[in-house]
Amino acid sequence: MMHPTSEDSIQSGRGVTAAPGGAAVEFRNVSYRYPSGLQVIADLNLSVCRGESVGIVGPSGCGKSTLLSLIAGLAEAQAGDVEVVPDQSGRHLLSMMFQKDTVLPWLTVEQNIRLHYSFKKGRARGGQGRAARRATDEKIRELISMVHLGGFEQAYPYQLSGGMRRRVAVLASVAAFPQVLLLDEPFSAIDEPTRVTIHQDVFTIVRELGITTVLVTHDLAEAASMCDKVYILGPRPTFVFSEHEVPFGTGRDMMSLRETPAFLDLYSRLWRDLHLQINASHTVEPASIHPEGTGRR
Ligand SMILES: Nc1ncnc2c1ncn2[C@@H]1O[C@H](COP(=O)(O)OP(=O)(O)OP(=O)(O)O)[C@@H](O)[C@H]1O
Repeated sequence: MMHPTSEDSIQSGRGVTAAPGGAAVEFRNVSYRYPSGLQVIADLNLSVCRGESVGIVGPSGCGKSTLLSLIAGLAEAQAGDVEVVPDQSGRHLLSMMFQKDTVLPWLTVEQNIRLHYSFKKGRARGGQGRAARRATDEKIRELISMVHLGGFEQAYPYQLSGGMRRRVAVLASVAAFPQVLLLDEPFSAIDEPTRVTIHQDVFTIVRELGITTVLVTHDLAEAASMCDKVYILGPRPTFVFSEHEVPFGTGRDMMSLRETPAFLDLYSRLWRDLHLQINASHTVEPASIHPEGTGRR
């Protein structure tokens, strides 16, 4: 089934409801061991519905980034299947945003976005007619205004605050209109008030563009506010310990959400499970004790 959204939704302003059906990412009984022998993932099952935003939380070193590498195809599971299921839109399949600054310092805000916009699959490159170029310019302007960077199009990254640079990095990762966006602790270096405003912008953008999102984070409030579902992982070799539905819908306001009893209740349930898994991780022997890397408990 064709996903009901596309880049055109930027112009129409049409919102998108989460999870219109079908898995976009699926882990089936996945186990992964690094070449060093360290077993990081054991028999993990996890599914991300199309259009859904899913948070992945777990003790430090349990294998969250490894899980993203498996989705991105940067690593291959020794057992089980990791599947990224393309939709029929022909859109760019995957994009990834890391904690580190990935904005190119020698390009302006507008040029950074234009560069990634040009990666869009199936688009004519170069030799655009005037009308097509105008349409591209308009799309880029719209993207920039969606993260409240209007007026900074010609600024270079060094002229922006940390929060503004993160906004440019967000745009760079969505400008190719990927079907799936992987976020690896993307906002951890940002102060909390700025972080919450960026959460709002990212949430709006991924909904508008119909992007399935997998967010790895240590910030439970971030997971609870930005996601539709949160998975708590256990210590290495990691597995899904618990799964939490996030009941806040698509019109959520990140700033006021945090004051609500429902949010505080979800936060404390997430914390309880994470706390349990952090305690469990302390009983697992550190990897360094296993130079041959069995990593088994
Ligand atoms: N290329 C590699 N070779 C061998 N071991 C690795 C490699 N990359 C990561 N590891 C180990 O695999 C384990 C999981 O790493 P990963 O980065 O996936 O965990 P994480 O949950 O994302 O950690 P954190 O929360 O601290 O960012 C860690 O013990 C790490 O040291």
